[in-house]
Amino acid sequence: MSLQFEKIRDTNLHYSFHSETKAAKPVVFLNSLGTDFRIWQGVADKLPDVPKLMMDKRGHGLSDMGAISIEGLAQDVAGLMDHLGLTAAIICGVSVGGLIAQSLAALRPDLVAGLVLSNTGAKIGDDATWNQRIDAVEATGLEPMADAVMERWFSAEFHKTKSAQLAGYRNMLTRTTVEGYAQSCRAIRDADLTVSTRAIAVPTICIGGSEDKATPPELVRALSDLIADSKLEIIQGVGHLPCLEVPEIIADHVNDLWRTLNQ
Ligand SMILES: O=C(O)CC1=CCC(=O)O1
Repeated sequence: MSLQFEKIRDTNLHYSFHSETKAAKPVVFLNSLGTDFRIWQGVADKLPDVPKLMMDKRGHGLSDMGAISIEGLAQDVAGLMDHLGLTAAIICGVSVGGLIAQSLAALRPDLVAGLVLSNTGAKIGDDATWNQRIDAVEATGLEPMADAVMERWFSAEFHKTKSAQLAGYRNMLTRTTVEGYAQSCRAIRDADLTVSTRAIAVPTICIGGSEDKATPPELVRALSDLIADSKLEIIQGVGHLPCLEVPEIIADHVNDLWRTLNQ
């Protein structure tokens, strides 16, 4: 994996693009709140033939900070895809990454051939909960809330059996900057994509986790109900980040859609 950087919309973005061929449609991976694009590595490793773009959204990973809104984050994706000459991709986003994917589909339909919407909704959470989280992170940082976040991210089984991984992903969360995290929470709080998402007409799969306490299965089902002909899969025994708990299942779904759209 090579580290690549590009200034898009006045903000330096960290990304990785790898492609053996110009002929196939690429897959673009968009990460969640408090994570960077390494959360997709286990999925990407299982897709050797697929051209893959992974990127740290602004305020996360090695990307710069800058004003954050869901539409702005979608414009960043569009800017980077334009820079790389990519069109008609499969956009695979988890959680806020799924909101960005839906926003990109509305903003630049030419860039979106299909969607994998993992553990997300057309609207995530409510104002009161996000305001509480923003106040808490700005007052005392991420460390005091990290264990509660891990409860939402991972299943009971993962907590019981994967203590080293749990500690590593906890580090990923707590090393996120307070500004990047808080601004992203504001962007999620302020986004309601219900109207534009109802118009999505590309092949879409919505994926949830039976133990996801951040975007529970009912929210993912409601998202799937909004999108005509979308598929729904609720994976049993996983939490909010199936790309980390069961990367092989996510890779299979991405691969199925990729093969269908490359026929
Ligand atoms: O931290 C959480 O609650 C999980 C989450 C919500 C939106 C997102 O991207 O991650």
